[in-house]
Amino acid sequence: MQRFNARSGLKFKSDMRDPPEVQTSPGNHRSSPSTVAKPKWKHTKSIVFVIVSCVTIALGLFFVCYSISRSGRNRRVSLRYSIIIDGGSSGTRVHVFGYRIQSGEPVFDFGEESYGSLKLSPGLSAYAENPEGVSESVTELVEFAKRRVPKGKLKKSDIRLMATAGMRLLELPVQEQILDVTRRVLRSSGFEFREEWASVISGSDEGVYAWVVANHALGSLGGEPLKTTGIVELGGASTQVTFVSSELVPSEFSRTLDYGNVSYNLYSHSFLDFGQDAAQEKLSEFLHNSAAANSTGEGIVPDPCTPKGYILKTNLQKDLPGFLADKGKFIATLQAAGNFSECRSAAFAMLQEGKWKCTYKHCSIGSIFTPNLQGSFLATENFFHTSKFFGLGEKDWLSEMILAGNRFCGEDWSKLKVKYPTFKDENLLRYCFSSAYIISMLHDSLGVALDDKRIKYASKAGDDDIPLDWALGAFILNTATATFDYSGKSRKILDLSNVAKYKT
Ligand SMILES: Nc1nc2c(ncn2[C@@H]2O[C@H](COP(=O)(O)OP(=O)(O)OP(=O)(O)O)[C@@H](O)[C@H]2O)c(=O)[nH]1
Ligand SMILES: [Ca+2]
Repeated sequence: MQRFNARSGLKFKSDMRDPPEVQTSPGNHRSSPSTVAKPKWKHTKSIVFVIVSCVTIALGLFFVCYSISRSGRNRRVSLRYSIIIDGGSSGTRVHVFGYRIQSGEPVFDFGEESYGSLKLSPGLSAYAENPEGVSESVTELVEFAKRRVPKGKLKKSDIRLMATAGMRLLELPVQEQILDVTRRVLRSSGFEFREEWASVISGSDEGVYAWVVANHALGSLGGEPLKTTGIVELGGASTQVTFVSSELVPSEFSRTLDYGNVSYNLYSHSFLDFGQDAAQEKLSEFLHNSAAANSTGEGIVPDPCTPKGYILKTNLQKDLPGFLADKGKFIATLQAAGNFSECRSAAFAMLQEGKWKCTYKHCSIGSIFTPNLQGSFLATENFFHTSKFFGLGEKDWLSEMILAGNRFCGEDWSKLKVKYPTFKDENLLRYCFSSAYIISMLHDSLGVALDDKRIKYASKAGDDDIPLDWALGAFILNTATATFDYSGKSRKILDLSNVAKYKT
C-alpha cells in the first residue's frame, strides 16, 4: 500500500509487516527549503548510531577472527607431533604427523592441517660412494619438518629414519656409514632422537606397516582378521606381500600383530631385489646370461622389454642408483626388440630363478614360500603408477594391462616419444617392462586370476583418501605403543621377536 505525502513528495511504502521504507517518486524533487529539513539533533543521533554500529561490527569481526585463529592455534598447541623419514631406493621422504590423545587413544587425522610430507631424490643408497653427501638432503627434510612443528614442541616430537630395500642392498659397512651421517643430522635437529631410531628396517616390517595403514584407512584394523585387506607393494628395490592367511605359515614368514583385542596372524615377506627398478636392471644381466647362445654373433642380445628403435646407452650405467651400478655393464650388449609376450616370459623366468631350492610346500617366486593369496588386496606403488599411466579401469585392470602392454611394447620408440612428448626417456622406457613384470608377478607367479575383482590398484584408501604409505602405518603403531605405554597399559602391539632374522 503506498501513501503519498503531499508536502514532502515522498511516497511512504509501508506495509504492516515491513518497516517503513522511504521512496522518492520521480519529478518530485524540490530544491526549495520547503522540503522538510531534519532537526539538527536527529543528524547527530544518526551519526552516533552509524559510528556505534561500525564499532560493534568491527569488534564482532575481530572477535570472530580471533576465535578462529585461537582455535586453530589451540588445535596446533593441543597437537602432538611425530616425524618419520622413509629412506627408499628412489627417494627419501619426510612425513610429519600431528595427532592428539583423546581418552587415552591417539586420534589420527591425515588431513592437510595435521599431515605433511616432502620427497627428495635420489635415495640414500645413491650415496654409497659418498656417504657424507647424505647430510644435505636429510638436513633439508629436517628443516621441512621444523617448519610444521611449533618451536615449543620440537623436543617432545620424536624423529625416526627408517630405510628400506635400497639400503638393504648395500654392504653393511656402507649402510652404517650412511646411517651415521643421518644420525649426526638428526641428533642436532632439536627433535627427540635416539641413535637406534635411524636404522634399516626389515622388509617384513615394511610390509606389516603398509598393511596397517591400509586397514586403518579401510576401517578394518581392529576388526575380524579374515575381513582385512592384504597388500602387494611393487616398490623400486623390493616387493612386499602381506596378508592374513588361514594357511599354516612357516615362522620365518609369520608375523603376529595384536591390535586392540584382536590378534592378526600375518604372512609378510619382502622380495628383495624384486622391486621394479631393481628387477629391470637385473633383467639386462639375465637376458645376457640366458640368451648368450642365440645372440647375434657380435654378442648383441635382443631385449624384448625395450621398444624397438631405442638405443640402449651405456651412459645409463652412470644414472643407476648406487645399489644397481654394477648391473649397467650388460646394457651395452642389448638391442631393443620390444615384444610384450617375450618380455613377460623373460620376467617370469627371472621370477622363477632358484625355484629348485624351494624347501616348502610351494614357492611362488624363486625359492620363497607364499601362501595362496586369499581375500581382498590393494596393489600399490608401481602397480598403481603403471595402471594410471595406461588409464586402466578398476574392474579388469589385469586383462587390460596385457592389451596395453602389447600395444606399448610393440610400438616404435620414435612414435612413443611423439605420443608422450612430456615424459623423460628413462621414465617412458619403464612401461613396457613394468606391464610385463606386473602380469608375470601377479598372475603367472602369484596366481591372481586376470578377472579377479578382489585385487585393486591404489595409492590411497578409505573415505579420507589416506595415502597408502608404509610410514603412516609405522607412525600408527609407534603412537599406539606410545599411547599404551603412556596410559600405563603394557600390551604387545607388534611381535617383533623374529625381526632379528631379517636384520642379518
Ligand atoms: N611411473 C611412475 N613411477 C613412479 C612415480 N613415482 C614413483 N615411481 C616409482 O615407484 C616406485 C616408488 O615406490 P617406492 O616404494 O616409493 O619405492 P622406493 O621407496 O623408492 O624403493 P624401495 O626401497 O623399494 O621401497 C619407484 O620404482 C619409483 O621409480 C610416478 O609418478 N610414476
Ligand atoms: Ca618404499
